[in-house]
Amino acid sequence: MILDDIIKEKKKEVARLKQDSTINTSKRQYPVRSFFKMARSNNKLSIIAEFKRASPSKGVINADLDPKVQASTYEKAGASMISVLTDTPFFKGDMDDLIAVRETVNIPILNKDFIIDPVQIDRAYQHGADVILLIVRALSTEQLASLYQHAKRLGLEVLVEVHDEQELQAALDIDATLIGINNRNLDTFEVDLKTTEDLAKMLNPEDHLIISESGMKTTEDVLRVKKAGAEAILVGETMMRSDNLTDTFELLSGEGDRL
Ligand SMILES: O=P(O)(O)OC[C@@H](O)[C@@H](O)c1c[nH]c2ccccc12
Repeated sequence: MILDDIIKEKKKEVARLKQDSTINTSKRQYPVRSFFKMARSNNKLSIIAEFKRASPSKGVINADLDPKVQASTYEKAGASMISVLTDTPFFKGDMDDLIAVRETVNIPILNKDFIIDPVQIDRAYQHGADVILLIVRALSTEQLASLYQHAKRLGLEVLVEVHDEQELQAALDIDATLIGINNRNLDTFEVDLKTTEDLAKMLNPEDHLIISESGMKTTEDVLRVKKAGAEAILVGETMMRSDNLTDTFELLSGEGDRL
Protein backbone atom coordinates (compact mmCIF):
# COMPACT_ATOMS: atom_id res chain seq x y z
CA MET A 1 0.00 0.00 0.00
CA ILE A 2 1.35 3.38 -0.99
CA LEU A 3 0.36 5.12 2.25
CA ASP A 4 2.31 2.54 4.25
CA ASP A 5 5.37 3.14 2.06
CA ILE A 6 5.04 6.90 2.50
CA ILE A 7 4.72 6.61 6.29
CA LYS A 8 7.77 4.35 6.43
CA GLU A 9 9.82 7.07 4.70
CA LYS A 10 8.27 9.74 6.95
CA LYS A 11 9.50 7.94 10.04
CA LYS A 12 13.06 8.21 8.73
CA GLU A 13 12.55 11.89 7.96
CA VAL A 14 11.14 12.52 11.43
CA ALA A 15 14.18 10.84 13.00
CA ARG A 16 16.38 13.26 11.04
CA LEU A 17 14.24 16.28 11.96
CA LYS A 18 14.50 15.41 15.64
CA GLN A 19 18.27 15.80 15.38
CA ASP A 20 17.91 19.14 13.63
CA SER A 21 18.69 21.87 16.12
CA THR A 22 17.63 24.66 13.71
CA ILE A 23 13.95 23.76 14.18
CA ASN A 24 12.66 26.32 16.62
CA THR A 25 9.14 27.74 16.77
CA SER A 26 10.35 31.03 18.23
CA LYS A 27 12.02 31.81 14.90
CA ARG A 28 8.75 32.42 13.02
CA GLN A 29 8.79 35.82 11.30
CA TYR A 30 5.25 35.94 9.98
CA PRO A 31 1.83 36.51 11.53
CA VAL A 32 -0.55 33.55 11.54
CA ARG A 33 -3.33 34.02 9.01
CA SER A 34 -6.74 32.38 9.33
CA PHE A 35 -8.02 30.42 6.35
CA PHE A 36 -11.31 29.89 8.18
CA LYS A 37 -11.97 33.62 8.47
CA MET A 38 -10.85 34.20 4.90
CA ALA A 39 -13.21 31.54 3.57
CA ARG A 40 -16.17 32.64 5.70
CA SER A 41 -15.73 36.29 4.78
CA ASN A 42 -16.25 35.71 1.08
CA ASN A 43 -19.63 34.49 0.05
CA LYS A 44 -18.41 32.37 -2.77
CA LEU A 45 -16.57 29.13 -3.13
CA SER A 46 -12.98 29.40 -1.91
CA ILE A 47 -10.26 27.97 -4.08
CA ILE A 48 -7.17 26.39 -2.52
CA ALA A 49 -4.54 26.08 -5.21
CA GLU A 50 -1.79 23.52 -4.73
CA PHE A 51 1.89 23.56 -5.67
CA LYS A 52 2.51 19.93 -6.60
CA ARG A 53 5.37 18.95 -8.91
CA ALA A 54 4.67 15.21 -8.92
CA SER A 55 2.58 12.53 -7.23
CA PRO A 56 2.69 8.75 -6.83
CA SER A 57 -0.41 8.36 -9.00
CA LYS A 58 0.51 10.78 -11.81
CA GLY A 59 4.31 10.75 -11.79
CA VAL A 60 5.83 14.08 -12.76
CA ILE A 61 3.09 16.68 -13.27
CA ASN A 62 5.19 19.77 -13.84
CA ALA A 63 8.78 19.80 -12.68
CA ASP A 64 9.80 23.16 -14.10
CA LEU A 65 7.53 25.65 -12.38
CA ASP A 66 9.05 28.20 -10.04
CA PRO A 67 7.15 28.21 -6.72
CA LYS A 68 7.38 32.00 -6.42
CA VAL A 69 6.01 32.65 -9.90
CA GLN A 70 3.26 30.06 -9.52
CA ALA A 71 2.27 31.29 -6.04
CA SER A 72 2.09 34.87 -7.15
CA THR A 73 -0.13 33.89 -10.08
CA TYR A 74 -2.39 31.86 -7.76
CA GLU A 75 -2.76 34.82 -5.43
CA LYS A 76 -3.55 37.26 -8.25
CA ALA A 77 -6.03 34.84 -9.80
CA GLY A 78 -8.00 34.80 -6.54
CA ALA A 79 -6.83 31.82 -4.50
CA SER A 80 -7.92 31.89 -0.83
CA MET A 81 -5.01 29.71 0.23
CA ILE A 82 -2.01 27.99 -1.33
CA SER A 83 -1.26 24.38 -0.49
CA VAL A 84 2.41 23.47 -0.71
CA LEU A 85 3.50 19.85 -0.82
CA THR A 86 6.73 19.44 1.14
CA ASP A 87 7.15 15.68 0.80
CA THR A 88 10.27 14.88 -1.24
CA PRO A 89 10.41 11.13 -1.98
CA PHE A 90 6.90 10.85 -3.43
CA PHE A 91 5.88 14.39 -4.40
CA LYS A 92 9.22 16.04 -5.22
CA GLY A 93 8.54 19.05 -3.02
CA ASP A 94 10.39 20.37 0.02
CA MET A 95 10.37 23.01 2.75
CA ASP A 96 12.24 25.41 0.46
CA ASP A 97 9.13 25.48 -1.75
CA LEU A 98 7.04 26.55 1.22
CA ILE A 99 9.59 29.16 2.24
CA ALA A 100 9.60 30.54 -1.32
CA VAL A 101 5.80 30.73 -1.38
CA ARG A 102 5.72 32.39 2.06
CA GLU A 103 8.15 35.04 0.88
CA THR A 104 5.87 35.77 -2.06
CA VAL A 105 2.22 35.85 -0.97
CA ASN A 106 0.05 37.27 1.80
CA ILE A 107 -2.73 34.68 1.75
CA PRO A 108 -2.70 31.69 4.12
CA ILE A 109 -0.49 28.70 3.34
CA LEU A 110 -1.33 25.05 3.96
CA ASN A 111 1.62 22.74 4.57
CA LYS A 112 0.64 19.56 2.76
CA ASP A 113 2.64 16.66 4.14
CA PHE A 114 2.19 13.36 5.93
CA ILE A 115 2.42 14.56 9.50
CA ILE A 116 3.07 11.90 12.13
CA ASP A 117 5.12 13.84 14.70
CA PRO A 118 4.98 17.27 16.40
CA VAL A 119 8.42 18.16 15.02
CA GLN A 120 6.89 18.43 11.53
CA ILE A 121 4.29 20.86 12.88
CA ASP A 122 7.00 22.93 14.56
CA ARG A 123 8.90 23.10 11.27
CA ALA A 124 5.76 24.15 9.37
CA TYR A 125 5.07 26.83 11.98
CA GLN A 126 8.62 28.15 11.95
CA HIS A 127 8.58 28.61 8.19
CA GLY A 128 5.29 30.47 8.06
CA ALA A 129 2.58 27.90 7.36
CA ASP A 130 -0.86 28.86 8.71
CA VAL A 131 -2.66 25.56 8.33
CA ILE A 132 -1.38 22.00 8.60
CA LEU A 133 -2.89 18.79 7.25
CA LEU A 134 -3.67 15.75 9.37
CA ILE A 135 -4.70 12.66 7.42
CA VAL A 136 -6.95 10.52 9.63
CA ARG A 137 -6.06 7.35 7.71
CA ALA A 138 -2.38 7.80 8.55
CA LEU A 139 -2.81 8.23 12.32
CA SER A 140 -4.01 6.43 15.42
CA THR A 141 -6.82 8.02 17.44
CA GLU A 142 -4.30 9.17 20.06
CA GLN A 143 -1.88 10.58 17.49
CA LEU A 144 -4.66 12.46 15.74
CA ALA A 145 -5.83 14.06 18.99
CA SER A 146 -2.38 14.99 20.25
CA LEU A 147 -1.10 16.37 16.93
CA TYR A 148 -4.31 18.38 16.58
CA GLN A 149 -3.81 19.88 20.03
CA HIS A 150 -0.15 20.61 19.33
CA ALA A 151 -1.02 22.60 16.21
CA LYS A 152 -3.83 24.45 17.98
CA ARG A 153 -1.53 25.44 20.83
CA LEU A 154 0.73 27.13 18.26
CA GLY A 155 -2.30 28.97 16.88
CA LEU A 156 -2.40 27.05 13.60
CA GLU A 157 -5.57 25.82 11.93
CA VAL A 158 -5.82 22.15 11.08
CA LEU A 159 -7.30 20.62 7.97
CA VAL A 160 -8.44 17.13 8.95
CA GLU A 161 -8.61 14.86 5.92
CA VAL A 162 -11.11 12.00 5.67
CA HIS A 163 -12.19 9.55 3.00
CA ASP A 164 -14.96 7.49 4.61
CA GLU A 165 -17.59 7.58 7.35
CA GLN A 166 -15.41 6.07 10.03
CA GLU A 167 -12.65 8.59 9.40
CA LEU A 168 -15.17 11.40 9.41
CA GLN A 169 -16.38 10.23 12.82
CA ALA A 170 -12.78 10.39 14.07
CA ALA A 171 -12.55 13.98 12.80
CA LEU A 172 -15.80 14.86 14.58
CA ASP A 173 -14.55 13.24 17.79
CA ILE A 174 -11.69 15.75 17.99
CA ASP A 175 -14.04 18.65 17.13
CA ALA A 176 -12.35 19.45 13.83
CA THR A 177 -13.70 22.54 12.07
CA LEU A 178 -11.91 22.34 8.73
CA ILE A 179 -12.89 19.02 7.20
CA GLY A 180 -11.18 17.93 3.99
CA ILE A 181 -13.06 15.26 2.10
CA ASN A 182 -10.55 13.56 -0.16
CA ASN A 183 -12.21 12.25 -3.30
CA ARG A 184 -9.10 10.16 -3.97
CA ASN A 185 -8.69 6.83 -2.25
CA LEU A 186 -5.08 6.84 -1.05
CA ASP A 187 -4.75 3.07 -1.55
CA THR A 188 -6.18 2.67 -5.03
CA PHE A 189 -5.79 6.29 -6.31
CA GLU A 190 -9.34 6.03 -7.61
CA VAL A 191 -11.14 9.37 -7.64
CA ASP A 192 -14.90 9.65 -7.10
CA LEU A 193 -16.63 12.95 -6.37
CA LYS A 194 -19.44 10.95 -4.82
CA THR A 195 -17.21 10.76 -1.73
CA THR A 196 -17.90 14.46 -1.12
CA GLU A 197 -21.62 13.97 -1.73
CA ASP A 198 -21.86 11.04 0.70
CA LEU A 199 -19.80 12.50 3.54
CA ALA A 200 -20.94 16.13 3.35
CA LYS A 201 -24.43 14.92 4.24
CA MET A 202 -23.19 13.97 7.68
CA LEU A 203 -21.95 17.47 8.46
CA ASN A 204 -23.58 20.63 9.68
CA PRO A 205 -22.38 23.59 7.59
CA GLU A 206 -22.70 25.93 10.58
CA ASP A 207 -20.12 23.98 12.54
CA HIS A 208 -17.87 22.68 9.78
CA LEU A 209 -16.18 24.11 6.76
CA ILE A 210 -16.14 21.46 4.08
CA ILE A 211 -13.25 21.34 1.64
CA SER A 212 -13.58 18.97 -1.28
CA GLU A 213 -10.15 17.68 -2.31
CA SER A 214 -8.77 16.08 -5.47
CA GLY A 215 -9.83 15.19 -8.97
CA MET A 216 -11.53 18.42 -10.04
CA LYS A 217 -11.00 19.49 -13.62
CA THR A 218 -14.22 21.04 -14.95
CA THR A 219 -16.93 23.53 -13.99
CA GLU A 220 -19.29 20.59 -13.76
CA ASP A 221 -17.07 18.86 -11.17
CA VAL A 222 -17.02 22.00 -9.06
CA LEU A 223 -20.75 22.58 -9.26
CA ARG A 224 -21.29 19.02 -8.14
CA VAL A 225 -19.23 19.31 -4.94
CA LYS A 226 -20.55 22.81 -4.29
CA LYS A 227 -24.09 21.50 -4.44
CA ALA A 228 -23.09 18.77 -1.99
CA GLY A 229 -22.07 21.48 0.51
CA ALA A 230 -18.39 22.17 -0.16
CA GLU A 231 -17.40 25.73 0.75
CA ALA A 232 -13.92 25.29 -0.66
CA ILE A 233 -12.12 23.12 -3.19
CA LEU A 234 -8.50 22.01 -3.21
CA VAL A 235 -7.04 21.66 -6.68
CA GLY A 236 -3.55 20.50 -7.61
CA GLU A 237 -3.03 18.85 -10.97
CA THR A 238 -5.43 21.05 -12.94
CA MET A 239 -3.61 24.13 -11.62
CA MET A 240 -0.13 22.76 -12.27
CA ARG A 241 -0.99 21.76 -15.86
CA SER A 242 -2.85 24.98 -16.69
CA ASP A 243 -1.31 27.33 -19.21
CA ASN A 244 -3.78 30.08 -18.34
CA LEU A 245 -4.53 30.25 -14.65
CA THR A 246 -6.95 33.16 -14.95
CA ASP A 247 -9.15 31.03 -17.19
CA THR A 248 -8.71 27.98 -14.97
CA PHE A 249 -9.80 29.94 -11.89
CA GLU A 250 -12.85 31.22 -13.71
CA LEU A 251 -13.71 27.73 -14.87
CA LEU A 252 -13.36 26.37 -11.32
CA SER A 253 -15.06 29.27 -9.57
CA GLY A 254 -18.32 27.35 -9.27
CA GLU A 255 -20.34 30.22 -10.63
CA GLY A 256 -21.55 28.02 -13.44
CA ASP A 257 -21.80 30.73 -16.10
CA ARG A 258 -19.64 28.71 -18.43
CA LEU A 259 -21.81 25.64 -18.51
O1 LIG B 1 -4.17 17.10 -7.95
P1 LIG B 1 -5.59 17.00 -7.48
O2 LIG B 1 -6.28 15.75 -7.98
O3 LIG B 1 -6.36 18.24 -7.78
O4 LIG B 1 -5.54 16.84 -5.88
C1 LIG B 1 -5.06 17.85 -5.03
C2 LIG B 1 -4.99 17.38 -3.57
O5 LIG B 1 -6.28 17.12 -3.12
C3 LIG B 1 -4.11 16.15 -3.42
O6 LIG B 1 -2.83 16.53 -3.80
C4 LIG B 1 -4.09 15.57 -2.01
C5 LIG B 1 -5.17 15.39 -1.20
N1 LIG B 1 -4.79 14.85 -0.02
C6 LIG B 1 -3.46 14.66 -0.03
C7 LIG B 1 -2.62 14.16 0.95
C8 LIG B 1 -1.28 14.11 0.68
C9 LIG B 1 -0.78 14.51 -0.57
C10 LIG B 1 -1.61 15.03 -1.55
C11 LIG B 1 -2.96 15.10 -1.29
